[in-house]
Amino acid sequence: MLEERFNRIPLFIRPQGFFQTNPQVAEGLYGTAQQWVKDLPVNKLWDLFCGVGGFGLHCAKALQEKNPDIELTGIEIAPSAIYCAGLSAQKCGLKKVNFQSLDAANFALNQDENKPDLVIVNPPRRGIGKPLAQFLNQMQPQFILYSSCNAISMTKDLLELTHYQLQKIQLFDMFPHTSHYEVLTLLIKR
Ligand SMILES: C[S@@+](CC[C@H](N)C(=O)[O-])C[C@H]1O[C@@H](n2cnc3c(N)ncnc32)[C@H](O)[C@@H]1O
Repeated sequence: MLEERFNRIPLFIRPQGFFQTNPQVAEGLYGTAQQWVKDLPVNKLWDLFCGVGGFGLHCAKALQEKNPDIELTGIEIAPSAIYCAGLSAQKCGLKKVNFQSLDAANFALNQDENKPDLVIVNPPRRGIGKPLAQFLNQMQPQFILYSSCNAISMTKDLLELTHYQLQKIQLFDMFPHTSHYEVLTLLIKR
């Protein structure tokens, strides 16, 4: 297992776990997400498609400064990545953390209590898909942080999120010398 630090947060690489390909740009991406959410009124957050936990850990760590009881739930299909995320959470001193290896849509659609204030989604290229987008639109967390490497599937998902308005957007040149890029957006409930 390899350790790599992003903004002083240790993340772990194991076989079969997704890991951001460009550490320098990924550090900027996670750091920007952290800056965007750190002053928001958030007690509970979900990180869906969390991989080894980069987004959720960065955001929970920043929110913890104002709220020591911050609760983070991270959901990811690959058990190997979830193992790494749990290890990072321990090293970060985050206590109310629950990382689980599950299908993100199945997890979300089966929750009816404990609504989060912030939902982070960083899905594979296919996007989050209609059932999850419609569920989030109905559940209405106050904030959604959506990061994507495919602007086409992201646009389809955003069109389903009719109860949200785009507050911030930033492009990251995650895949230099290719036509691909990462986009980070912050959505706020209307
Ligand atoms: C673009 S990666 C994002 C990973 C993480 N957010 C990060 O910053 O490293 C998408 C992740 O979604 C996971 N994934 C794919 N299908 C999934 C599903 N149905 N439910 C939950 N996670 C899934 C992949 O294993 C991968 O780790």
